[in-house]
Amino acid sequence: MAPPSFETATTKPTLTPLGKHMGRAYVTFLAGNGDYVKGVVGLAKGLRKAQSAYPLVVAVLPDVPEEHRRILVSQGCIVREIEPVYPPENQTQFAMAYYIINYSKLRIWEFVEYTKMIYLDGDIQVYDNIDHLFDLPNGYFYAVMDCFCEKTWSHTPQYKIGYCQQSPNRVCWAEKELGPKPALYFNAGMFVFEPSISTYHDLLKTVRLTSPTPFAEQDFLNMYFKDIYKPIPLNYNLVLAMLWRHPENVNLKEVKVVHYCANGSKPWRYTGKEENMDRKDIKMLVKKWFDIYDDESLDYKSEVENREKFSSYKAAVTEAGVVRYVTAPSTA
Ligand SMILES: O=c1ccn([C@@H]2O[C@H](COP(=O)(O)OP(=O)(O)O)[C@@H](O)[C@H]2O)c(=O)[nH]1
Ligand SMILES: OC[C@H]1O[C@H](O[C@@H]2[C@@H](O)[C@H](O)[C@@H](O)[C@H](O)[C@@H]2O)[C@H](O)[C@@H](O)[C@H]1O
Ligand SMILES: [Mn+2]
Repeated sequence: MAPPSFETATTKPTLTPLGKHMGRAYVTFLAGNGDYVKGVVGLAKGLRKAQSAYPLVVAVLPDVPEEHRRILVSQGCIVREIEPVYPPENQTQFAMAYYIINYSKLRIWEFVEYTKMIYLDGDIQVYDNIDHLFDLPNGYFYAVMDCFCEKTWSHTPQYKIGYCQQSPNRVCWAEKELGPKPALYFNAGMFVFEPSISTYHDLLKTVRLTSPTPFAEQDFLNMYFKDIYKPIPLNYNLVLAMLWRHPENVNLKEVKVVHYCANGSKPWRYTGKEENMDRKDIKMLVKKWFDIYDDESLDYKSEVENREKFSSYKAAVTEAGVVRYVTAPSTA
């Protein structure tokens, strides 16, 4: 009998054996009763379209309403309530006033039923499978380098002289006048990490002793993990400003993950009015986001529903140990 043809079906979920997460999961963070829940639904559907083998955990603050939690569960998400984390009292002017809630992201280090997690902001979309990042060597903190050129960075010396780590030779860092070059700095909208109770307690202890700074928990995480931080290619977290700040570093055809963090770029709020939002590539990326968000075939179907629907498919375990549905060869 001819071997089964491994035509993986387009919208069928890939199941890890027995549906277990094998200690791995994606995790995002949701706060408030506003429209970021749309971002998380889009992310859940995007991961499904990319045929990720691992679940999406959503760490929700207590102020996320029951209706939003129900929507997330209906999209196959694992919803986990977390308590807020607040930085010490301070006079700091955050780059965005709401950044104060982002310290609560630190609770995800407590999710030790998982050995490895990939954190993704709710305003991120995954367009290609990135499950291979879970196989990166343990003991490091992996994330994509940020860009210092947006005015959200106007408080920093690098912005003032026009220095950016993304193009370090465009304007050089004058060590003599300015002291040592800033350490490589990552965008905290996406990172690969290992939950750990000891790290979790040390993070919370350290945050209580650290004066807040404009980029809130992103600055804090950069300081805390600076000795084990390993940059990964920008294709894993395209900060949109890179399109107009460092176009020479971007090849959209190779970008796997898009981070809609530029002002005015959140797809579910997009008006096209803010600076750079009328660009062709931005309009294409917003449409790309909606193509997934609006695609009902990507809605979560319970495993029972799927098995019934695809009962004609033989399930086969690939060498990677991931179950894929295959079309049974015709017996004719
Ligand atoms: O009202 C809010 C604001 C932020 N977030 C979460 O916090 C993350 C970080 O905020 P944001 O992405 O807006 O920051 P940016 O990357 O745009 O600077 C978001 O992606 C969401 O996951 C949320 O759930 N509700
Ligand atoms: O709370 C601090 C935030 O910091 C980061 O925001 C971005 C955003 O502010 C852009 O507008 C900047 O240009 C970019 O550099 C900056 O990193 C993370 O994406 C977000 O998840 C969160 O951690
Ligand atoms: Mn973001």
